[in-house]
Amino acid sequence: MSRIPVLEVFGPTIQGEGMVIGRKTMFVRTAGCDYRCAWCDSKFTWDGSERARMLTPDEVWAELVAAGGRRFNHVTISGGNPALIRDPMAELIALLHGHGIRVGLETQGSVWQDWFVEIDDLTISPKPPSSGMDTDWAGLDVMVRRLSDHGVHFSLKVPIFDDTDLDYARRVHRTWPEVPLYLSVGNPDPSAGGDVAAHLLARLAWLVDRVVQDEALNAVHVLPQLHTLLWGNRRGV
Ligand SMILES: C[S@@+](CC[C@H](N)C(=O)[O-])C[C@H]1O[C@@H](n2cnc3c(N)ncnc32)[C@H](O)[C@@H]1O
Ligand SMILES: Nc1nc2[nH]cc(C(=O)O)c2c(=O)[nH]1
Ligand code: SF4
Ligand SMILES: [Mg+2]
Repeated sequence: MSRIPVLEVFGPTIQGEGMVIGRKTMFVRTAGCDYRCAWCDSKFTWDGSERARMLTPDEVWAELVAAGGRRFNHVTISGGNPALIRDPMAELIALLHGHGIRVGLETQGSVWQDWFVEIDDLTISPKPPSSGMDTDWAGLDVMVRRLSDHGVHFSLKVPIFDDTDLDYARRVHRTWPEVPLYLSVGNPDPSAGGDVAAHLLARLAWLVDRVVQDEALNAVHVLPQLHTLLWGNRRGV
C-alpha cells in the first residue's frame, strides 16, 4: 500500500492566501521540499526538526474526518512540496473526489506531476529573489502551458518582501499575462510570537501603494495572508 509523508492534518479553517482566499477548507501538509526558502513559514516540513508519519490515503481520509467531521467539502494539499510525491498523491486525490471533496494544491512549480490536471484549485507559487532560490523559467513555462491546455483552474502567487521581489513579479506577469497573478504580502519573521497583524498590514499598505502606481501591474490581485492576520504565526490554522 502506498503511503504519503504527512506532517500535519488540520481544519476546518479558511484558505488564507491566493485565488480561493476565504474558502473553507481542510489542510494536509506533506513533508519534504526541494527548496530552502530563507523565510519559509513551514521549515518544519524539511529542516529535520519533525518526523513525518507515513500514512495511506485511507488513513489521511480518516484523519480528515476525525478533525473535520462533516464540516468540510474542500481539502488543500500543501507542504513542503507535495509535487515530490507521485502515485500515493494521485490515489489520495481520487479518494477525495470519490467522497465529493474539492481539492486544492499549493506548490512552487519546480516539479510537475500528471495528477496536477486533477486538481480543482491549483496555486503555483514561484519564488522571488528574497527566497534565495532560482527559478527555472523554461520549466515553469512548460508547466503553465500544460495546465492551460488541460483547462485547469490555476493561478500564480508570488510572495513579496521588497522591491526586487516586485521586479520579479513583473517578469512573471509579463511572461504569463493571461494567468491570474496574486501578490502575497511576505511575512519576514514567521517565528515571531504574538500579534503580528499591525506589522503585516503596514507591509500590505506598502505593497498596495506600489501596485496602484504601476501600469505594468494593472491586472494583479494583492492579498495578505489572512490566517496570519487572524491568528499570527500559530501552527495548524
Ligand atoms: C509553505 S508553502 C508550501 C507549498 C509550496 N512549497 C510553495 O512554496 O508554494 C505555501 C505558501 O506559503 C508561502 N509562504 C511561505 N513562507 C512565507 C512567508 N514567510 N511569508 C509569506 N508567504 C509565505 C509560499 O510562498 C507558498 O505560496
Ligand atoms: N489558513 C491557511 N491558509 C493557508 N494557505 C496556504 C497555506 C500553506 O501553508 O500552504 C496556509 C495555511 O497554513 N493556513
Ligand atoms: S518552496 Fe514552499 S515549503 Fe519549500 S522552502 Fe519554499 S516556501 Fe517553504
Ligand atoms: Mg502557511
